[in-house]
Amino acid sequence: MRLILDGLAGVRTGRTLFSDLSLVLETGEALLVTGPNGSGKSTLLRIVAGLLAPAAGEARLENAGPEFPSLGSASHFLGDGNALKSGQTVMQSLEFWSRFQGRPGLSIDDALARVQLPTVGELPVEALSKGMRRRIAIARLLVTDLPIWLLDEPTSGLDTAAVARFEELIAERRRTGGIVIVASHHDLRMGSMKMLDLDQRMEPAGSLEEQTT
Ligand SMILES: Nc1ncnc2c1ncn2[C@@H]1O[C@H](COP(=O)(O)OP(=O)(O)OP(=O)(O)O)[C@@H](O)[C@H]1O
Repeated sequence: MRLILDGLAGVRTGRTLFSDLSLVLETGEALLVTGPNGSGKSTLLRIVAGLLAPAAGEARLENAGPEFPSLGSASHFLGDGNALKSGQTVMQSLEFWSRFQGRPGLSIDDALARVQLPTVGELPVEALSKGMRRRIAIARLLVTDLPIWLLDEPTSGLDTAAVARFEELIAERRRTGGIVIVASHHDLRMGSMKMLDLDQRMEPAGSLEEQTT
């Protein structure tokens, strides 16, 4: 499987945030996107997820097999909201996402155990703390088996132990045939990863480098 960004440009309200962005991520690879507030990290992730149209170029998936006819069909997007509906219990919310996205992954009980919240299933989502809601959003990644994770500030609100567990989940997704793109201001230990600094993208080319943490 290969995720390709090919000459991608992102424009918001007439302002070009990045342009001529090309890179390839193979199965198992990860990309960390950095840059100051407003540099276009979320915009890039939304374009890759198919939620926003690029101003130029395209994001596409190759060699993913017939089960994933498009990049969007293979992608799980974790945005800055948690996509948890008020008035629903944690269980109802995870059941909805598991059904809606198809391709069931872990059971809800197992997913809640992986984010160390095994007993909150019957609680309404608004009864959870900010960090707990983020952990439920991470559980949402687990109840559906999609190979590409697009994560916007995924560790926002997480305590140190939860960040470490999430880093392990990312590593697992990569080991089991996934590709992960993370936009973050924070250092995440993801082992070998590609780096993209959108601040430097305002200069011509050459800002993509590889690093190991
Ligand atoms: N829904 C929107 N409509 C119009 N402009 C938007 C919208 N969302 C973001 N923008 C603009 O696009 C630019 C890039 O925003 P984006 O959210 O992609 O940046 P970011 O790098 O993710 O920022 P942050 O670090 O603050 O999350 C900003 O100038 C922002 O004002």
